[in-house]
Formats: sequence, structure tokens, C-alpha cells
Amino acid sequence: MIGEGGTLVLATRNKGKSKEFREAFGKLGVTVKDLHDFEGIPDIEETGATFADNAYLKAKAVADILNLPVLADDSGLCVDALNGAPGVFSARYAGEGAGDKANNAKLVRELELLGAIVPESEEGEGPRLSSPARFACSLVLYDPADDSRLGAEGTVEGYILREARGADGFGYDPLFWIPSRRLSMAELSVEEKNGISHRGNALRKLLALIPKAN
Ligand SMILES: O=c1[nH]c(=O)c2ncn([C@@H]3O[C@H](COP(=O)(O)OP(=O)(O)OP(=O)(O)O)[C@@H](O)[C@H]3O)c2[nH]1
Ligand SMILES: [Mg+2]
Repeated sequence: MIGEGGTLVLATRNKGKSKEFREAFGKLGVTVKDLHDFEGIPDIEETGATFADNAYLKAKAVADILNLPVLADDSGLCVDALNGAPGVFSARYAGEGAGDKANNAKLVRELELLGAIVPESEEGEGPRLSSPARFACSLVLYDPADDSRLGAEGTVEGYILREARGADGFGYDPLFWIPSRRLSMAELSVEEKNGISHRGNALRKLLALIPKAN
């Protein structure tokens, strides 16, 4: 299902996601294109109630326009103290078109208002944490040639930091603490992030489902 010439189209305009997929697919000799490589593709409205619904919406809409197999990623952050928010609204938590900075500021503010605090005794000495959380990712690879789709999901568990750490990654990465690494997601290289992330976990599952060429 991966396009001819070892090229795969990713239905995203998020450069952070593309960078991570390029690192992962580069190792497999697959070149990744995203929506910045094509003209005239409209924004796809993400009206689904779940990550899986939205990933399918994006993959199918773009695949039908390009007449090529397309991979889409819908992902987000689910915070326990916020009953799973921002979830599918992660990209627009602080409002439509809000950037990472505004979204992160809102997350810290909301948790502060709630007084959400993980006691130090629970987490040991380290940075100040506010709530358990997880990143979730749904991937859908849709092929318009036979209307077929493959899907996979991945998560990674962690805690929301009360202060940002690290400069790599994107989105909420500087606020996401990984207890097993004792680092924030933004303190990992792209390769290290792919090794443990929701996206990396979903991609490994998806690749296992793709029939080999021979
Ligand atoms: O710190 C983060 N590290 C990650 O690894 C990550 N993955 C997702 N997210 C957040 O969830 C939204 C996805 O929303 P989303 O799937 O609709 O993507 P998007 O709108 O950014 O791009 P597109 O793929 O739809 O074009 C993103 O914008 C981010 O806020 C992440 N944050
Ligand atoms: Mg989106």
C-alpha cells in the first residue's frame, strides 16, 4: 500500500509530525511527502468524535483528491485531571488557530486553577507535576484504489509538568514528563521520541499490518 517509488503521502500540515514520520520511514527507505508538497488541498474539517474517526476523515479526503494511498495521523493529549481533555481538541485547545504556546499556557493555567498536584511522595524527588496524562495517536492508511484501510493506535503514559522543559519536539512535548526516562518529551531526540511515543507505537503496529510486497 505504500506508493510506487517508495513514496508515502502524509495527510498533515503539522511539520512536527512530518519530521517524526520522516525519521521513522527514512530508515525503511521510504520518502515522506506532506500537504506542503501539494497545492490546492483544502483544510479537512476534523468533525469526528474520536482520533480514529478523524484520522480516517483526513486520509480518505486527501487520498480521494490525489488518487494515491494516504496516511493520516490524528493525535492528542488526554489529561486525567481534565477528564481526558483536550483530547481531539488538542490542536485548538486555546481556540481555533491557537498555536502551541497558547495551548500550553492554557493547559498549565487550567491545572493550576484546579489545584491539580501530584504529591512529591508519589513521584519521588524531581520536577513539580500536576496530573497523570497520556498522548494518543490513531493512524489510518487509506487506499482509494480498492477503498481499503488499515488502522492502528498507540499511546504513551506520563505526567503534565508545571513548568516547561526542553526545546525539541512540538505541541505539548515540553510539558510532558516521562517518568521512566526522567526527561520531558521535548528533551528527547526525534529518534528517541519515536522509540517510545504514541506515534512511534502506532506506527510499529501499522507497519506490522502492511502486507509485504512478496
Ligand atoms: O506535544 C505533543 N507531542 C506530540 O507528539 C503530539 N501529537 C499530537 N499532539 C497535540 O495534538 C494535536 C494534534 O491534532 P491533529 O491530530 O489534528 O494534528 P494537527 O491539527 O496539528 O495537524 P494535522 O495532521 O491535522 O494537519 C497537535 O497539534 C498537538 O497539540 C502532540 N503534542
Ligand atoms: Mg488537525
